[in-house]
Amino acid sequence: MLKSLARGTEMFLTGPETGLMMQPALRINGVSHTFGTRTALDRVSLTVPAGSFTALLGLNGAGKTTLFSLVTRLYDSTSGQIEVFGFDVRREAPAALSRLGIVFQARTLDLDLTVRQSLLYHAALHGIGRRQAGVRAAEVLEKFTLVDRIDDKVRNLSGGQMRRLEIARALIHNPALLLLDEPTVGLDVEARQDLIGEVRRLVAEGRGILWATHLLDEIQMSDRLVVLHKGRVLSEGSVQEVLAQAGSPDLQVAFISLVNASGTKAAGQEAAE
Ligand SMILES: Nc1ncnc2c1ncn2[C@@H]1O[C@H](COP(=O)(O)OP(=O)(O)OP(=O)(O)O)[C@@H](O)[C@H]1O
Repeated sequence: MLKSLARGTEMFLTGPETGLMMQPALRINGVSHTFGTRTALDRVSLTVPAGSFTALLGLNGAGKTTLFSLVTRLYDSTSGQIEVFGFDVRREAPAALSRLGIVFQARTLDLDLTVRQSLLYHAALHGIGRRQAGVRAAEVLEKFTLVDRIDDKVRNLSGGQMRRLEIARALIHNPALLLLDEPTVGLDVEARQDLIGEVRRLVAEGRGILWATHLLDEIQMSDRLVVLHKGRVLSEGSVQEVLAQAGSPDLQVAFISLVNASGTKAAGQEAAE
């Protein structure tokens, strides 16, 4: 499952570093964030175990993107603690950030580059030498069935192919944790199914996945689930545990029940009042 192939003096990794797997891929403890008077996250704690598919389920405005921005240090977290494989994102930023890949909700591709150029450029940003970058690019394109598009301009890809390229690019430095913020937005049913299947296969390689979504049908019974609502974690655990906490075997009913039970002022409401 976790393989490393030694070729001459170079090491090419096809799965994440094995030594990391004792630590959770992501541990968030007591993190809050405000925009002016608006509280976007209120003492959020959650864990993404190494090698797990963890769904972060929340409606619009739940705080999913804000959380991703804090993990990737786009925003600075001033309260609580965020660790990637035990490395604190503030105090040990290079060690933490080099072990995570991110796909943001909004597309961030340069349409004038070719697929190959996109990948090699990002590999260079991560300090990966040209030869190893070529090997990694071939690997990630294979995983996301884009090999035959390698010399096409990004602007000529379909929406689903662009998304797959973004994920391939996020894996170019072989991170053991991948964060995806509502990656299926704008994709048709078939492209959605293909994408989620390809990402689930990354779990089998030992990667931890945090998949933010508001779509219940993207969650499987074998997943870990975190329910985020108006900046607060309402439930966390296996899907079975979340259903048991909510008292319903149906995920939609359980979700609504958790939201209703969260009752009074959730984060973000204060400013609206
Ligand atoms: N830059 C900002 N300035 C002010 N408020 C913001 C900013 N970014 C987010 N917010 C607010 O913070 C809260 C959480 O927003 P966030 O975008 O993190 O939620 P989300 O779960 O990602 O929602 P969506 O699914 O719609 O993307 C919302 O109330 C939002 O209006």
